[in-house]
Amino acid sequence: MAARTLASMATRVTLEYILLEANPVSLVNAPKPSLTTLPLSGLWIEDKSIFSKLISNSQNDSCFRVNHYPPFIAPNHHHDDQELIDNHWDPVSSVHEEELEEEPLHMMTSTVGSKSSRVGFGEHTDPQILTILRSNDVSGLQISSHDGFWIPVPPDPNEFFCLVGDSFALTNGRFKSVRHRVMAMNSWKPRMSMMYFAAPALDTWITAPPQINSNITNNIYRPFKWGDFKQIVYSLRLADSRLDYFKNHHCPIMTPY
Ligand SMILES: O=C(O)CCC(=O)C(=O)O
Ligand SMILES: [Fe+2]
Repeated sequence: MAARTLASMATRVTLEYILLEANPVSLVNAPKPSLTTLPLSGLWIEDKSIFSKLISNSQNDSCFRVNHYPPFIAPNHHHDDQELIDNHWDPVSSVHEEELEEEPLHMMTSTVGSKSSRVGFGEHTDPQILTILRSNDVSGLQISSHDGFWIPVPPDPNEFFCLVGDSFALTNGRFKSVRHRVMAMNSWKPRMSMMYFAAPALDTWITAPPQINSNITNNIYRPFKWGDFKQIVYSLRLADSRLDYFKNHHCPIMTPY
């Protein structure tokens, strides 16, 4: 079984990067997501457990969610086509944003034939530090590349996907949260997904540790408390870039991993 990190450039990581410890995801017999095991070597931090400690804190604000997307059949789609879709999934094909009609974002009821029926979950970044996602074999998840393309993530019920969240900003922008969405693709089966959102305690300060950045003026973001950030997230639209509110404008943006 493998896990993938969907960072800004969809790096693939294997389970060697993920520690096997008990955690909420063990509900599905999954390994514990550990921030110590993501490719953090480039951060020049000796004690990489500083990240894991944030989410293993007993007051952590992590949560677990199950999503259900009803089956979606486009008009003019024939049953015979399904075999083609199931067996000829093209993981490298990508969709340019403009090719799809954008709709106000959020969960939408599937109404066959309407444009909005294609959006299962509107584009967004997850606000937490890290998301571990597992789905059934029904496609739909897409991640956004830097140049505005939507890259389909082939579904695989035997894999876990690790999505970098906004609060990984505590690496001073080295890990950048990934924009993603779920589109309803032709399928007679519902898509089911489950996510473990790893978040620290509400009063935890999200800021780059001195080991990453000895000079506080080089911080891309002003320090913020996770609880305050969460409130802002819920006051904005799903697709909004909340981290922009915390940017130190004088600071040059570093190249993310
Ligand atoms: O259902 C999925 O595959 C992804 C859902 C998602 O992005 C979320 O719940 O934040
Ligand atoms: Fe998400």
